Amino acid sequence: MVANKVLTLVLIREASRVLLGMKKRGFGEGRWNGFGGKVEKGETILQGAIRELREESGLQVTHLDEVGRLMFEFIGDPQLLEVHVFTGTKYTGVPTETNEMRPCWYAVDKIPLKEMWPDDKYWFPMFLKGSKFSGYFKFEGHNKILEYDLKEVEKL
Ligand SMILES: CCc1c(NC2CC2)nc(N)nc1N1CCCCC1
Repeated sequence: MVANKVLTLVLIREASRVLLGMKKRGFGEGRWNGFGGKVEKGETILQGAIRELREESGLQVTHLDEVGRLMFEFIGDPQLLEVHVFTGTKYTGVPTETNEMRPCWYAVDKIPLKEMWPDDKYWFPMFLKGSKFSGYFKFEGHNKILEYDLKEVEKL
């Protein structure tokens, strides 16, 4: 029995635009995404989210709201990925390119879904509406969704 791998994903939002980063290497390279990654020993999931945001974008936040929980299964891999999605609107700093990510603001009606992870096209609209969501995606490789279920929830 392999424990879930806990990951974070942070989407910083202003009135009509969302900050995304182009992943320059590693897992998800070549795709736009929020900022995030692994949660380290000794930190909470929220602390991990705040840390990854700072490391990958240069932005500092004191508060994030958890808005989504996504589980991912990859055929042939016993390790499930458990992604905690956060959003925030109050930050300090300016979006800065790092060796991991190239940040860019996208208008909410111009989110580059075709250049993002395939699951995003299902839950991003819920995020933009301000809903909370909970979902499960079964992938074959990194591009093919075999099954999924996704629902808006009152409480995570
Ligand atoms: C769990 C991977 C993943 C994903 N989809 C699954 C791979 C099929 N979608 C989106 N948006 N972000 C993802 N990560 C957010 C946390 C850091 C690693 C990438």
